[in-house]
Amino acid sequence: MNILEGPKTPPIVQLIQWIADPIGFMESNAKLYGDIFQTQLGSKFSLVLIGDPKALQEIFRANAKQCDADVGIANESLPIVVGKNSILLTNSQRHKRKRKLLMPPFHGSRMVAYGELICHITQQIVSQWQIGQPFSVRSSTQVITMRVILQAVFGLYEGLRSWQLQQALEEWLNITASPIKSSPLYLRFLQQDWGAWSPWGHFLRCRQRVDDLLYTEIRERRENLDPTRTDILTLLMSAEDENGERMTDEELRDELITLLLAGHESTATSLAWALYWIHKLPDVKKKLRTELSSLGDRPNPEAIFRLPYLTAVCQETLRIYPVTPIAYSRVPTSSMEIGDYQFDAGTMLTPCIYLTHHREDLYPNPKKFRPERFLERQYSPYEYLPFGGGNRRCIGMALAQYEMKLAISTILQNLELALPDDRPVRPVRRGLTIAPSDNLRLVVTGRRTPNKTPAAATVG
Ligand code: HEM
Repeated sequence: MNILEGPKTPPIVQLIQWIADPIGFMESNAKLYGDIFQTQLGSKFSLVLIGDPKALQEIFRANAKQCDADVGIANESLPIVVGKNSILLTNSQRHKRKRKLLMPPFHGSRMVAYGELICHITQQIVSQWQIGQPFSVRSSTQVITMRVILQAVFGLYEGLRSWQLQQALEEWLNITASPIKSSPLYLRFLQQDWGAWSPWGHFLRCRQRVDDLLYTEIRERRENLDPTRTDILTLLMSAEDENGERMTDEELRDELITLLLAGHESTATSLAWALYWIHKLPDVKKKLRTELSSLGDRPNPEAIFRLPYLTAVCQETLRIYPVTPIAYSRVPTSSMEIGDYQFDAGTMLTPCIYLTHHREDLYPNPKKFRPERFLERQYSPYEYLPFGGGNRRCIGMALAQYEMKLAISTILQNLELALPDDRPVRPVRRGLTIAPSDNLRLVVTGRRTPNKTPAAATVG
């Protein structure tokens, strides 16, 4: 058996490096210690980072009895935001029940219902971008993904409730995205409600506002349940587990917030990265345009979704900077042998998506954005895993892929965009994700024939 190695620097130094420069931390340690190594992030978190596909296969194939999941560092703050019923915080049988209830509305075959909605929302938003005025790409993609979640997931279309909820959610999410404003989430002694102006008081009032709006919506929908609606909330309201039990209002609230948090920022960030690469590399944009024009006028969302080069561009976007560099930690319940290593029960085995996606043996010249690599060969789910794997694989995968492809195609069909300058855009940490640095801007240089996207349609 091999002895597990890892950095010997003090835990606090490792934690600071992990927070300040996650990519540098992962890469420098992988160079020294290989594709499986031990880290000590502060006094509490001892993660084994794994970038070896064979080991990942064993971990993802282990069942929930052998290996349970753990959200690690986020464990302390998550329940305060998503609520104790969230799928993110459940394990074993409860987690299995949750997935059974939550998965069907996110199945790939259901995405057809949301295709035209996504194109329509994107078209509405890009029509507001002004020619000649550079705009922040990530803030703009966030507006798109927030509206998609509110409409496709919450079933809230234009109207007062939708507008109020959007405002309340944005204010609340701004707290969780800011390291200073969100400090009470991590430092318990700061959890003091000294009124609306104190950080904790502000957080609690924002949460209350979101909850009031959500519970009112859930109550009204239950009173007038409309089985013809196709939004995810309606489907979840009528879903039953194997004992014929439905979700309570509190469970529904917690899952809606979970879906919003898990789906909104991650998809916005991926879309922002994709737009960056497409406008950074003229050859990529040219190939995409040629492929899109092969579909003719008013292409159907399903046909757009199946385009091979567009698919490869999205895959390469999520390979080079996977939005979450690591998946959930998997924690063996008894000692477990993986390859040449023996791990004790309780070890936090953490799939390292970033290091796996940057293996030279799988992805030659890994720092180069080259979508063609996905057209030239197929990767196994242990070699390419932007959405994680096994029994915890991302529930929103199909929706996120659909959204990325349809938003990109709508933008390319409606606008001419360019990067306003050559300043380097760096990958930086934003909460649990790796996002493009704030200087990523685009500018509209012209409009194209606007009527080439699919006709507007509403779901519901
Ligand atoms: C490009 C966008 C996205 C990326 C890269 C992404 C990535 C991930 C990853 C890496 C995990 C952990 C999987 C594991 O540990 O094996 C995850 C879990 C999850 N994601 Fe996503 N995600 C995205 C979009 C979404 C969307 C749109 C939704 C829903 C609206 C969503 C809902 C979830 C949920 C509920 C889980 C927890 C699953 C469980 O605990 O069983 N995600 N996602």
